[in-house]
Amino acid sequence: MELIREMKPLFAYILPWKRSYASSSIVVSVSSYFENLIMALLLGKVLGAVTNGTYQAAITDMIRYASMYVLLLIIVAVSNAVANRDAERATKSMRLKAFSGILTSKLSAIASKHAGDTLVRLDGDVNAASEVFKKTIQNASGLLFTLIASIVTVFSVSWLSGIILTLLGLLMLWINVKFIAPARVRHSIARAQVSKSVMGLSDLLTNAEMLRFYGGKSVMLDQYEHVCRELQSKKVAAVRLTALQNTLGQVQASFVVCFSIGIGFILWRNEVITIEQIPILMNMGSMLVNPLAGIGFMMANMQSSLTSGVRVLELMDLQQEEGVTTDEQTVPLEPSNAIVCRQLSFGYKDRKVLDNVSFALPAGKMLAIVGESGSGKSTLLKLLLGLYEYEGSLSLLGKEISDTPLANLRDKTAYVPQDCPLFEGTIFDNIALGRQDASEEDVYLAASRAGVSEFAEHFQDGFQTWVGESGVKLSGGQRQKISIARALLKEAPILLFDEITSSIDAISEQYIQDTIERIKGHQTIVVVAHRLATIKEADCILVMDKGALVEMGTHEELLDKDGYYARLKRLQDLVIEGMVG
Ligand SMILES: Nc1ncnc2c1ncn2[C@@H]1O[C@H](COP(=O)(O)OP(=O)(O)OP(=O)(O)O)[C@@H](O)[C@H]1O
Repeated sequence: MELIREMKPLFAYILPWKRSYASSSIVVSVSSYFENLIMALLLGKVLGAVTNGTYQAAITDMIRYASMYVLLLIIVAVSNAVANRDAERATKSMRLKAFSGILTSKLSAIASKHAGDTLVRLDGDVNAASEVFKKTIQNASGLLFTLIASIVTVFSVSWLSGIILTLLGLLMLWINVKFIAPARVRHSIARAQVSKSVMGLSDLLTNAEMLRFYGGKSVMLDQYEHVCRELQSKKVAAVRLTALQNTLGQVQASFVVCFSIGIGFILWRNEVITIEQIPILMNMGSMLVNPLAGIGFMMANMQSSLTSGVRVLELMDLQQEEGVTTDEQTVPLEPSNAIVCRQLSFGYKDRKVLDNVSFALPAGKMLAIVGESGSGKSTLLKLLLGLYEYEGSLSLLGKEISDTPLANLRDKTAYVPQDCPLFEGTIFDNIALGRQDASEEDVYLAASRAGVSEFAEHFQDGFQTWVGESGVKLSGGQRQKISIARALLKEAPILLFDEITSSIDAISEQYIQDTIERIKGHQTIVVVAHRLATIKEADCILVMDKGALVEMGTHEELLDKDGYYARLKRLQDLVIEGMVG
């Protein structure tokens, strides 16, 4: 019962093709009964012919049975193809559901998962779980049919042999059921260890360059070796149990054949059955005992699929973002007040990162946020993007962010994060991602405004240059410019830039400053910056320190104040002078 309850969510994926899948699965599963029956009848005819000397009749029967057997094989082959096609369709739906679950999950939920573990669940676990459609359901329906048909056949031959063989089957079922719980535990441990090994591998690949540089190769190798050793031992433990069970299954099957022949022989000697019925008793005896034994065997084998199924379902159950679907009621956003923040506080788990921050920014103005590392600048941008829940009030274009559907918020904002993520594809594709309905001209214009054209045009393939995985084939500054172009292309009323010029040379930086200057007045801009020289023209500068807003004003006002900002500015000037000097 527990097993059926656990499998229920997985069954949902085969439901759209239930008719063709169920009918073809039943044909496949019952075929083994008929294959055995035809063989048993054939053998019985041969034995009868040998005993009675009726060779001519036996040959005719053999041809008839052989033809039936070939026809059965063709039907099974076609049904198998249909059942497997439906099983693959269900697997694809399951994979897509898990993938879209990740895409729409809360970022905090996905951030708590390691990419390696997610990959294993999406690939290996989906494949292992799909065995439920490929084998388990067919096996289960086959076992049930074979069991009923065999009971009827064996009892019709001799009720005494029926009772003996049924009792033997029940004994074997009891033995095989013992394997279920340990199989579950071992498969679950082994799958978790597979995740750990891929997590190690993904860390190794992501940090390959840095590890070589710092000589951390051997440390990582040791760690990875340890993970692989653990994986090996956990897998061996799971496989050892399966091997033991398989061997036991083979011994049981052979024993049942010998046992049935023995009973058949005794019954024939006592003239309870004819000699032609001995093969029927032998084959059908196996078909009666083995399904009973096989129920326990199948349930133990299913544990691997179920363990993976649970891991896939966990992925699908990640906490989802709300308000991201287009059919949700959208809240009209007013462009009058771009951002208003009142007594805003926020913390990741228990650690407070923003404390009682208040400010307001009219539409079309530029706001800069400065402060030491870890003072909460990027976090403030993330709250403006609706990524986390907060205390106090934070409104964007006149609407409280926590009450605004995410789809609406995302429509109105363009964001360039610090790490400027790019996707495997061309430079053009990476910019075009900013707006689905953008024309080629729009893309080239955004590229030119962000300074992408100046380097892309020097590449052999121009804008069709492949950027590599995460943009590895580009410099940090080039990646930043492409990310800026993508944000500009979106033409959102509010632009959120997090340290967008940190890797850009002075000339390009000035170029982007000029672009921002031109945008000002049309779009509201929020920039997080470390280099104060880049934000002199901001309409308002927020100075953050340990999550608190310590100063606010224009560049000149803050210098006149001679406080935190002015000290920061003098310090930066000294550093620059020192470098120049
Ligand atoms: N996802 C997260 N989970 C937990 N803590 C976080 C998370 N992101 C940031 N923090 C913590 O919140 C604090 C503020 O981080 P934030 O990234 O906002 O700082 P910042 O001012 O932008 O720093 P920097 O200038 O270095 O980018 C830091 O102490 C950081 O460790």
